Amino acid sequence: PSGFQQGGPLLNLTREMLMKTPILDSAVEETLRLTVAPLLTRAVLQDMTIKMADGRQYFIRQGDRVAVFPYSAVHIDPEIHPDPHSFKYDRFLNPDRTKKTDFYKAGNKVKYYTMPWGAGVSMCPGRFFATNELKQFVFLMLVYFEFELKNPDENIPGIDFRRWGFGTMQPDRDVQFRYRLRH
Ligand code: HEM
Repeated sequence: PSGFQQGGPLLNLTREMLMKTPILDSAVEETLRLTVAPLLTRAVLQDMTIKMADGRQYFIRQGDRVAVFPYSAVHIDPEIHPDPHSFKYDRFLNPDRTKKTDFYKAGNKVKYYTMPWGAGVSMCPGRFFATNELKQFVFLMLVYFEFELKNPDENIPGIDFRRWGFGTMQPDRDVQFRYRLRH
């Protein structure tokens, strides 16, 4: 760490700065949309009927286990997120740079248009910490280093589907790049 500062700027990256990054926020949300695929499991505590948005109903019994997989149900639904397998850094950005929260399916506004943190009472309590860590990492890497792809025509790697259900997924191959300190 002290080596990073020799001859370079001593960065004081504050929470206030991290709160004013609408483009990076959209890029982070898009990254989570494409790479986070947890399986959310719930124990059914009493008999009940679940009503789906399309009108279907499911009777679930006490003692059943229910698992929801938002990745296929929401994240890569082409109706909610057109061209769902492309990374679009501004997918969650309005033209005026505010956060985009309007997503539709069959004409209805979708409340949970991504669910990388799960939902309900057990929604990830580490999400603010994790998001800040992600943003700090990107910010500091870009400020301190210059990057260059070894292969300029490199494509974004696919994801390793064997990790579906576990949370964040890993790329299915490495991407080689060069980097050096800017200062
Ligand atoms: C990108 C990083 C992360 C992702 C994608 C993620 C995702 C999730 C998901 C999907 C759940 C389950 C939610 C549910 O069942 O409804 C969860 C639960 C949880 N996460 Fe995270 N998480 C991340 C980072 C973290 C970090 C950094 C911490 C702690 C500092 C953390 C602590 C927890 C805890 C304690 C729970 C259990 C909550 C409960 O059952 O009440 N997570 N997380």
